[in-house]
Amino acid sequence: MLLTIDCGNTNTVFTLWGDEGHTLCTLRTSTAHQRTADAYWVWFSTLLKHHGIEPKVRGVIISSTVPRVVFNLRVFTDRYFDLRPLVVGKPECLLPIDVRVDAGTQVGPDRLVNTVAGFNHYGGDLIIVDFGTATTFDVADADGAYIGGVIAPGVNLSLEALHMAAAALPHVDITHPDKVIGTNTVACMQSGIFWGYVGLIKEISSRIMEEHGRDMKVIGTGGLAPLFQSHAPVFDHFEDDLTMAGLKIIYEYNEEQGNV
Ligand SMILES: Nc1ncnc2c1ncn2[C@@H]1O[C@H](COP(=O)(O)OP(=O)(O)OP(=O)(O)O)[C@@H](O)[C@H]1O
Ligand SMILES: CC(C)(CO)[C@@H](O)C(=O)NCCC(=O)O
Ligand SMILES: [K+]
Repeated sequence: MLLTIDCGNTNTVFTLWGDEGHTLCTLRTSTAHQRTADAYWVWFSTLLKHHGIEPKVRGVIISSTVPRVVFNLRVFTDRYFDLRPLVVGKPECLLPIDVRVDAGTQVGPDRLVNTVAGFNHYGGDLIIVDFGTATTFDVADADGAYIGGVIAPGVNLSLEALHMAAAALPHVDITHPDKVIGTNTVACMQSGIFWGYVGLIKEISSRIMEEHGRDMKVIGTGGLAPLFQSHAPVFDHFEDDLTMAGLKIIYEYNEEQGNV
């Protein structure tokens, strides 16, 4: 079994893969750097018991956008599986793609992992849009290299910011509004966010293609991608969880290279 761990700024997701390469289960918790190795184990082992799975983990790979959580996840991996995890972004974790950005730039590991999976599934000249805490665009060149992208505020973050900054604006959830002209506060906010993001995705994607000078495929991933795709066709393809797929590909690449 392989355990792939994706720590975002909001959520931490564990996916356990069987030896035939299929997903055995996916567990989600909030990201908290205070969570100890033992607390991870209590949560993980309890839920696996619930799913009737006996964990026989032979490899662990981590992508974390929150550097502080990596320490406890390393201890968790060492203490409960007697393994050293691969951590994306660290020099000891090999990547099957080039990274061509300004010297000294720390690219978010989730963006590198998305690029690896996108290139594996669709080939080069790609734009990957991921709706997490931030809305990111990752650009893959013809050879699959990560060559940069765009970082915009996340959908839920934007809604939260409106609520926090304006006394009369309530907390609302994102949804697809039937009309653009809202006739109440909630509908006005939902319209602003939903159609605002549709515009953002279309405009940024077309400008990236213009700058890149080639036609590119646009791939959507992350929790909110289906909501957009089902009401406004902004992507060529939708991928349920590109980050997890990419972590597995990177682990297998390191195995092939004799690195684990
Ligand atoms: N219709 C919806 N309305 C509101 N939120 C939704 C909806 N569908 C999915 N989500 C949210 O999408 C999120 C899953 O997205 P994803 O895992 O890509 O990012 P995240 O966990 O929010 O961010 P990060 O990866 O940066 O921690 C969940 O938190 C879920 O609440
Ligand atoms: C942009 C986020 C927050 C998206 O999860 C993450 O990838 C990150 O912290 N990135 C670091 C900066 C960069 O990617 O250029
Ligand atoms: K994510």
